[in-house]
Formats: sequence, C-alpha cells, structure tokens
Amino acid sequence: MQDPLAQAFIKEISEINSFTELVNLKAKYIGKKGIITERIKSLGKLPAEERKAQGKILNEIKNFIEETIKNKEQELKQKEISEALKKELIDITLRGKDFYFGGSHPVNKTLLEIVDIFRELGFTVEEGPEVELDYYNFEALNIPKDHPARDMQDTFYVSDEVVLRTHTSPVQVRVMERKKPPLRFISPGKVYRRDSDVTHTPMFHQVEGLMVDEDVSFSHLKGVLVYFLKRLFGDIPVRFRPSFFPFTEPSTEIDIGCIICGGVGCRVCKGTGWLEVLGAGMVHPNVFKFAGYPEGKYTGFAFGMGVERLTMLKYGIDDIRLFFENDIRFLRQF
Ligand SMILES: Cc1ccc(OCc2nc(C(=O)N[C@H]3CCS(=O)(=O)C3)cs2)cc1
Repeated sequence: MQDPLAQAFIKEISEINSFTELVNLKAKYIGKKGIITERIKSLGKLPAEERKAQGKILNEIKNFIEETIKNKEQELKQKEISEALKKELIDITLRGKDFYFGGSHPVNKTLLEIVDIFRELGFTVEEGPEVELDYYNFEALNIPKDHPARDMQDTFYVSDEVVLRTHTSPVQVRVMERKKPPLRFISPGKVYRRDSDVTHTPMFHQVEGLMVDEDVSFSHLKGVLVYFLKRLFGDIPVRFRPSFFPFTEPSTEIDIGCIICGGVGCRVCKGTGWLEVLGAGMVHPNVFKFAGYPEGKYTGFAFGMGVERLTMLKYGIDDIRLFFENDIRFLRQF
C-alpha cells in the first residue's frame, strides 16, 4: 500500500498500544466521520472514470485498514492474555501452605495417657466437687484441725467450712461413703493451692488413685505403680523412699531415675540422679474409720501425682507457667 493515506495509517497503528487508541484510530479513518468514509462520500463529485478508479483504491484502503485493525485487536488481546498470565502465574511446584490442625494441650495429653494406663489395669474414673467441705478435704483424711496443711498460706478458704480442694483425695472419701469394697478407681482433676513460682501454680491437675479390698498389700502398691511409671516413662529405674502423709501408713515417695541426665546428676534432679514423681502409701486405718468401714476388715493403698510435674519431666519443660500462657508457639509443639 504505497498510497500516502495508507502509509499515514500504517505509521499511526504501529504506535497503538491499547484498545481505546485502536477504537479511536478506527473511528478516525473508517468511522462515520472518518477520513476514508468522507472520501468515499465525496466520490460523487468526481467524473465517472475517475470515480471508478478512486472508489477502487479507497475500498482497497478501507479493507486493508479493517484487516489491519482486526489483526491489531488480536495482537492486543494476546498481549493482554500473556500479561495476565505473567501476573497470575501459579507455580504449581510450590509447596502447599502450611495449615495447622488443632491439638491437645500437653497437660491434657499426659492426663489422658495416665487415665488410659490405669483403665487398662481395671481402675474406673471418679470425679467430685472442686469446691469442697473442709471435712472431706481434711478431717476425713486424718488431717486434724491444727495440721499445717490446713493453714491459710496453703489453702484457699471460701469460708470456715468450705475450701477449694487442695487434692482430689476428697473424691475418694466420697466414693467410700457410698460404695463398699472392692474398690479400684482413680480421681483426676483440678486442685488449688496458694503457691506460685516456676514449678507451682495456684491451680494444677492431679491424679490420685485408691485400691481397697480385703487383702491389698504394699506389694500390690509397688506392682501397680512400677508398671504405671514404666508405661509412662519407659524402662527407667524406680525407687521407693519412706515418707509421711497423715492419710497413709506406711507412706512412700517414689522416684524415677533422672530422664534428663540418666542418673549422673544434673540441675533438674539437683545432682541426685533421681526425680520424685509420686506419693503413695497404705490407707491409714483412721481413714477407713471415717468412711464407716468395719475395723480391720479392709486394707488398701492410695497414690497421688501432679500432672503438670510429670508433663514437665516428660517433655523437658522447666517453667510450669508456660502451660497457662496460651502462647501458640509453645502449644503448637505438642
Ligand atoms: C481416702 C484417701 C486415702 C489416701 C489418699 O492418698 C492420696 C495420696 N497422695 C499422695 C501424694 O503424695 N500426693 C501428692 C503427689 C504430688 S501432689 O500433686 O503434690 C500430691 C500420697 S497418698 C487419698 C485418698
């Protein structure tokens, strides 16, 4: 197309970069008031021969312009698509976004593990009130009125007769009031003590247990608790040390070989190589008397453990407050 009009169009369309510009260019040349349209309209003024020749040329230019504009539209559409593809490119080789499943709190995980082990041993689970009468929390457990455990610095008093339970032992007392032996149950739950530092919180979880029958002996106590500890911590050494609790006689504190240092001595086990994990003992006869059981007919053993402490040992956590701060970075690890 050597015609100067066509050359002018070719130059203009080469600088077009958008649909809007293209629409305007189309209107400029072949729209209602376009250059070509006007020329075609003014053909009537020309002599017949010239009109025929000019008309042929103008139509060729008009067809050329329409064709060129259509190609330019395709080009612009392709450019738009390839730009969009670049912007919206999805790299299917990227790894998926992490999403987190919910999980159980480490204390609950340990609590459930403890409960499951005792259920396997035929223990049922009993629960009771957290706001408890002084009678069930102390007196019926052979803890006399003047005993230091009753002091205000250890116990949350609601009134003279009502406390926040300091252990789950009152549950055992309540069960013994309404059930005759043989008994074999545990009582997990929240307990409250006026204490707060890196290893103590005012509320913590305990699991206590009680087995009562006509011929329960200390060797039953040892058998059950050694089995329990080896299930919870693996095949670690266990030792029994003499101790004292008002509600058991004889009483014992039970240690496991330090799972941090393997027994050579470290900060956690305070250089002893042993970690205290449980308290236990044969139920004191006075406790059976408070329960109304006939004297001398039954024997039994009881035990108690702090779940936060066992959880800290199991997972190597050295600050109990981490359990209650709800820091997702801590909780997500379990
Ligand atoms: C009727 C009844 C009779 C006896 C009972 O004895 C429960 C027992 N508890 C312990 C004991 O050492 N407990 C502590 C372990 C760590 S802790 O959480 O601070 C409490 C020993 S014997 C319970 C109920």
